Amino acid sequence: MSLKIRIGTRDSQLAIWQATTVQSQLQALGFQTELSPVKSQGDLNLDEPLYEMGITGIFTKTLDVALVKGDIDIAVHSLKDVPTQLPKGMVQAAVLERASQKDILVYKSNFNPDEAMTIATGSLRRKSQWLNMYTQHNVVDLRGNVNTRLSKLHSNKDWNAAIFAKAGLDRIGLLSQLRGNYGFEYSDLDSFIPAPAQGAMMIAAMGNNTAVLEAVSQLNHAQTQLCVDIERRFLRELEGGCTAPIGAIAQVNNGFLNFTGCLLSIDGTDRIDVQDQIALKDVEKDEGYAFAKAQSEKVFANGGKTLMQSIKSSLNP
Ligand SMILES: NCc1[nH]cc(CCC(=O)O)c1CC(=O)O
Repeated sequence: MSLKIRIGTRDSQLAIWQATTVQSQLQALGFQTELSPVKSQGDLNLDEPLYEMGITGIFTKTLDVALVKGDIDIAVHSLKDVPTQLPKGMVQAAVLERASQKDILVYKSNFNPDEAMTIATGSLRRKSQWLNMYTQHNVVDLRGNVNTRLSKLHSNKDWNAAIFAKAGLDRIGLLSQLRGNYGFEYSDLDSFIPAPAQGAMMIAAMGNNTAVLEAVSQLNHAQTQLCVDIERRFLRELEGGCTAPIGAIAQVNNGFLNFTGCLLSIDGTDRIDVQDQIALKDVEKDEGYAFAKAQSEKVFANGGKTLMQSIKSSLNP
């Protein structure tokens, strides 16, 4: 009997693009597949409460529940949205080759960084890095899927710019339409440190589903996996389950892995940066865990312990 892999997807344009991309890659390898749209949880009827199953991610919750219940075989996620602790029994079955890891500034024609501007973003990491550079600017909250955020920026007269992941806009074909459809401009934020695993997609599956794991592992991109595992390990060591403005990027070049990480206060006034390099042959032995941990320890030693404590108490007073 041939294997048919049921791929769960949420209904945003980005989620559908990501699931369809994985579907065609699996089909190219000869596997039968089926896309299975998963709606909001509604009537769950679970034996265990969500938190006891370790299901915590806002973006990933719906698909994780479907996976645990066996309604789907795999879930495709933007890895940066996946909590560093996966739910019970679930594994990272594959990481696809990374697209751009960059953040971009999408701005209107009246944008002038030397004046008091209003920048929209829902991300603590983006807010703090922006305020660190432009102390006189005002950062306002902006949420929703990529399409929603673009149209909110378009319609809100008081907002001058917003920050997006380049990969997200590119995947759904909006990057090339920013000028034409909205009259926006954009530029790469090269000095920004991206979210851990930004630009990488991952496939989640249940650890006991061996046939599916074996099939999906063929899509794994080893070098991306090494880099994002290091970034996420750094994140996990630092945040300890709480959200904080943390950036990390690992990149391979000429036999070396270069790492940059940061932790900021929410208002952007305090900032701790770490940077390091290690030979690939030395980092691959333990999948980069010791290296990632060493980076987080440097942050802690440079004032990160105190900073994390004040971030925690300001977010949960
Ligand atoms: N949190 C939302 C989210 N999750 C993944 C992406 C885009 C793809 C990626 O960054 O991997 C985005 C949009 C954004 O941050 O602007």
